[in-house]
Amino acid sequence: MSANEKKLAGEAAIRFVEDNAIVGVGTGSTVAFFIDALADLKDRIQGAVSSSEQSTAHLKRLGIPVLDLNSTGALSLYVDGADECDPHKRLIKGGGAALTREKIIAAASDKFVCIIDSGKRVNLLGKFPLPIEVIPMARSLVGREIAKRGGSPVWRDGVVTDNGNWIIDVHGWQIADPVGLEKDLNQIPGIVTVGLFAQRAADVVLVGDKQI
Ligand SMILES: O=C(CO)[C@H](O)[C@H](O)COP(=O)(O)O
Repeated sequence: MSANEKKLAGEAAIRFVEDNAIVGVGTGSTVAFFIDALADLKDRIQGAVSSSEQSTAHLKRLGIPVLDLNSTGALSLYVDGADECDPHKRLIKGGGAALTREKIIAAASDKFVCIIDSGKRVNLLGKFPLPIEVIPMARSLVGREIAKRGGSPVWRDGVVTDNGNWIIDVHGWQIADPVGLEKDLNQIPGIVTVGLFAQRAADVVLVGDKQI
């Protein structure tokens, strides 16, 4: 059921792709369905900006040109999955450790279309542990700062991001004020990216093929 909804969502997002576009592409199993569907349109688009080595490999394998965000300018569309989505289209992302490049591309895009299955919908963010990308030497400092704020930090041991950094997953937060928490955590030295997409939430959410 969930895999089918992911496929439906990935394919439904194709309707937002305009001719000649450069499409921002996220990371994950739902996005993989989008990339497969995007390949059918590859002659109608200029290419994609990718949020991870994983998506880059997939895009290239299907013959979709991968472009550098520094040379494309702003993008009209970004399509990505999420780990949780609240009724205000605010998200937790980073389950696939690609949150930093995902947040950069989301910020560079006019429209963020988020593709999820129904299991990702929540009223309050935080049941899914919040991923935070950190500079390796700051892991303990960041962990202590998180503990002061009532969270339980767990190092995702063995995972190195595409940027050479580490991931801390924060358990035990019920995130009533996602914008405030995102701003607060962004002030802690050593944090590269917080997996809360609240200041820049999604514009459109597709749950399977249904837009909410
Ligand atoms: O944020 C992400 C990667 O960093 C993904 O979008 C998120 O983990 C959802 O993945 P999936 O579509 O495989 O459920």
